[in-house]
Amino acid sequence: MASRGGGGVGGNLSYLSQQEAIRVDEELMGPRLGFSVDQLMELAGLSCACALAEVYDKATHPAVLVFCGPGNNGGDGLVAARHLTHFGRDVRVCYPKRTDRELYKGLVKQLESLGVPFVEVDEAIASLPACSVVLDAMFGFSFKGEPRPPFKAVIEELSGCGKPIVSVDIPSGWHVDQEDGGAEDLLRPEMLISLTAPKECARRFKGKHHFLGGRFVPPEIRERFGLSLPEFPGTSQCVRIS
Ligand SMILES: NC(=O)C1=CN([C@@H]2O[C@H](COP(=O)(O)OP(=O)(O)OC[C@H]3O[C@@H](n4cnc5c(N)ncnc54)[C@H](O)[C@@H]3O)[C@@H](O)[C@H]2O)[C@H](O)CC1
Ligand SMILES: [K+]
Repeated sequence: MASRGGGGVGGNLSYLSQQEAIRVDEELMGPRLGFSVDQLMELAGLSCACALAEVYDKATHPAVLVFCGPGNNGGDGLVAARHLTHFGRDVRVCYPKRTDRELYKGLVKQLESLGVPFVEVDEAIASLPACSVVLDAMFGFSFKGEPRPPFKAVIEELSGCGKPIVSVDIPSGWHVDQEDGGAEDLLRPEMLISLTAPKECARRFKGKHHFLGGRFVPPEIRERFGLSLPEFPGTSQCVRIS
């Protein structure tokens, strides 16, 4: 059962531990509910693109630099990069540890066909002054330990870059379950988009904008995990938590 307290929704917001987040994922893609990872990733990435676009408008924030990690958090970033391109943003992607799976190869191909540049880490870091907002899709709820290269250097560079950072699901490098952060909280995103439900570490998020995305959770999952979450308005893919 997810823990509650603090945050929005009358102070009764639910937070998932790392193990609970993994179980929710398994249930969604299990035989009872029948989702595929492609479907969930598409909706998760779309919700991130929508949330970013809602907070950072095109006129003031035209250029988006997306950092993608090796797992599904990185996949969400690739999907978000595609939707942001369709929303008219000037997108660049840094994806240094590519996943050798058809789903990911397809997502890369889709971006290449739209003319989205893929850049190496050094080039991405050098281009930070010219970008308006950074999308952090390096690590999500499966992150453990300390960030390994090349992501360690990326997180260090981003922590002092002065650009608004939008984190997908978890601020990369933060430990998912720790309520009280330590020295590992290098990244200080201005915006966090929690997917499905916030994770425990989101309790210590102090940025300006906390959104919920991933509008695919059926009532069965909400009930089983005791999730108290804000309702998505109308047809929106995201909702502000705080
Ligand atoms: N149900 C949902 O809400 C959905 C969320 N999605 C997104 O998926 C991620 C979780 O994805 P997963 O592949 O399980 O894990 P990560 O992306 O967090 O990364 C795993 C990846 O990273 C490597 N790794 C782990 N620790 C380290 C480290 N210290 N240094 C370097 N590399 C590390 C590990 O080896 C793996 O390769 C969730 O947060 C959402 O963003 C789905 O898209 C849809 C369903
Ligand atoms: K992230």
